[in-house]
Amino acid sequence: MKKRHPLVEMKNVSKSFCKGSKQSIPVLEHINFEVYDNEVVSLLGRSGSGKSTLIRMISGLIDPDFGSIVCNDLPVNGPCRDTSMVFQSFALFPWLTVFNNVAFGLQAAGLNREEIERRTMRMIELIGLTEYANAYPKELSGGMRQRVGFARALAIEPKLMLLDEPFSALDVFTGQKLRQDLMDLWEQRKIATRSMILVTHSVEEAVMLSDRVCLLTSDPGTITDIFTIDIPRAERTRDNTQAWVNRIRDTLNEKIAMTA
Ligand SMILES: Nc1ncnc2c1ncn2[C@@H]1O[C@H](COP(=O)(O)OP(=O)(O)OP(=O)(O)O)[C@@H](O)[C@H]1O
Repeated sequence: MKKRHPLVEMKNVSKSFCKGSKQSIPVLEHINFEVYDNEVVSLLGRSGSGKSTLIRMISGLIDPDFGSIVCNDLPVNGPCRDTSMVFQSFALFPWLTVFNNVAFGLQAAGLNREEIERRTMRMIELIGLTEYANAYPKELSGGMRQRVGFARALAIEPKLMLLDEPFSALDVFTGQKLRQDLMDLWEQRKIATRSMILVTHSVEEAVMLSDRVCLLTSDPGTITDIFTIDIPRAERTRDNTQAWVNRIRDTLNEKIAMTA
């Protein structure tokens, strides 16, 4: 069988941070991790296990101390044009309208005005915000603000989306609707994104959305377990995924107890 080619590949990546004084604390150690085309991979682990650090390194926002990261066949050495990130806190520019928030990355990329307008309006429409294009973030609900966060990230047509707990600040129903809308856009190929990495604390969310779920343990963070969810995404229900949720939760609890 032909070996699959990864969209992202981390090889032997380690990262430490200086805490308080000058002491350097290892946060991630010996991370070997691949994400392939057309897959959603979730990262689960207790607070502080290094999940956000791991995806920030893939985005090029921070550098690893050791090891290599390749994205879409290019080494990641600084902000990577093939990736886009969505944050839990939305991270919108409050002084810009929805249109200008979504257009931001396209303007930074130096596209011409017509192209910026066309791509921005298409994305605003896809994400369901056409009526709010001229509104400011403070005029929007949390769910709508996060839609702007997604539209801004998607507008630059990233091959890989890095999602840092994007639904956790939303109420259950709003989060569910946004998750479903995102997965519909992705599965119907209405967006250019090929793969996604999702950081989450919700085992249920990870199991419902992902092809693979990776567990990270802490101090320092390493990937200890990878679960391949073998139920087709469209057929997943609360009932038929419960066994996976229980298995992953039990493993996570075991690992946390071992390192506590
Ligand atoms: N820029 C930084 N400087 C110093 N320490 C940092 C920095 N960024 C992260 N850390 C530390 O690295 C560790 C891992 O942080 P990270 O945010 O990656 O964990 P996480 O698993 O995403 O946590 P959470 O689930 O709470 O978001 C934490 O101890 C954090 O304090």
